[in-house]
Amino acid sequence: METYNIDKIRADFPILKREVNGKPLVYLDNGATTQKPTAVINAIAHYYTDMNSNVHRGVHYLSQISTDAFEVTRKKLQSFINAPEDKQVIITKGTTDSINLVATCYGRAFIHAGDEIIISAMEHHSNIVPWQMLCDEKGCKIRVIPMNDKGELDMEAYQNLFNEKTKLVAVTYVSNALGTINPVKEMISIAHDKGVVVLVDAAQAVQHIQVDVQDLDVDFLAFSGHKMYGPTGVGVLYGKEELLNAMPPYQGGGDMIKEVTFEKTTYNELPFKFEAGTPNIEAGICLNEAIDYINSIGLKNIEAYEHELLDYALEKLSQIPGMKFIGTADQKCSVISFIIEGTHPYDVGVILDKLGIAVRTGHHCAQPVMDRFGIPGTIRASLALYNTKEEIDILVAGIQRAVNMLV
Ligand SMILES: Cc1ncc(COP(=O)(O)O)c(CN[C@@H](CS)C(=O)O)c1O
Repeated sequence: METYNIDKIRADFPILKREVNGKPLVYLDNGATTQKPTAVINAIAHYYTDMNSNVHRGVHYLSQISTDAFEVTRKKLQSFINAPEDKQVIITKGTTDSINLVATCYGRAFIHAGDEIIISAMEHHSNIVPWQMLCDEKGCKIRVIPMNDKGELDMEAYQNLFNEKTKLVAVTYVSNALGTINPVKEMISIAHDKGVVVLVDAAQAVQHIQVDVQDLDVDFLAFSGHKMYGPTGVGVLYGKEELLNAMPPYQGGGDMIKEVTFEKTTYNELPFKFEAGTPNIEAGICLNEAIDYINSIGLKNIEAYEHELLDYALEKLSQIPGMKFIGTADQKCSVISFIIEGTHPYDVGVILDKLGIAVRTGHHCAQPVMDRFGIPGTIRASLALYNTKEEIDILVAGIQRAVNMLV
């Protein structure tokens, strides 16, 4: 790993200087959203002070520079995930929006009564509920890939779930509740051998590991800008061109049309067919700065640094009496979920907050995961490129204080 200048990196994130409850902020809720570097913050101000205009429509200068900047992000996203063409990068509101787009547009057109959709036992609600809504509408059925006690998918069970009615697999790349990295490339290959398309939820992946959609040969891939150091309200749906072209849009309005008459409307080409109305322009433009920031450090360097930090955290946390990790997969990144015997996650989280330490407690929008492990929820610390071993030490000391107060 090239020299990882953590002090310079932390200086790039103004919020990390602040205090919470009179203590230095220790932000360990990056699975929920990441903090933003100065470059992203300044870009938002710059957009509104020097560029603001609507995109894809105006003939005037400001509209042109805003449109150009928005499309620069699309091209940057194309190379970030190694998509063949930028028209396969649909700009959405985020992962949830992207998955709902596929469930609605691909689902309505190509999944029918009696068909089956395979999802995994570790999915986020946004990769469960849209498929349930589709099945309620179309009479299709969801099959679930079980996982073992370590939080790893049962690949033999996965293979056995396929039958002639299977039409789609939807699986998370990295579990937001467990940190498990799933073997999605292998899962895609198995599905393709049976003629089944695959959507990968990459919300917890793109900021931690290199995601290459051509290497994966994935059919759809979804992620959010705010989890990769960019603004909220912007995300991506990547799709194979032939699939996106075959799917009808589900939102009608401006930009997604070629010609509108009261008799008939023809739709625009990709990507605009799926981008009705005014997008979150500033978020779309400023996501470019977030990608540049990640690339300036290098995903490989980020992956190596975060992995070293994760190993350090697991080793230190394991020394706390009563510690029980939830999610102990051999392949993990960023997320540490745990419970402490004799305490409730919420109580520990509240005490940590009083100490300036931000973690998440509860089911993390993954209630079936908690059911599978027979617990109401966990304490989740989720790491990012700016966290440090000193912060882990503060977390460990904070947990020990909480345990002394609660047990
Ligand atoms: C795996 C996974 N898939 C989809 C989503 C939804 O992302 P949106 O940007 O909200 O659309 C998330 C967001 N998980 C946050 C909020 S619940 C967490 O604290 O874990 C996710 O982790």
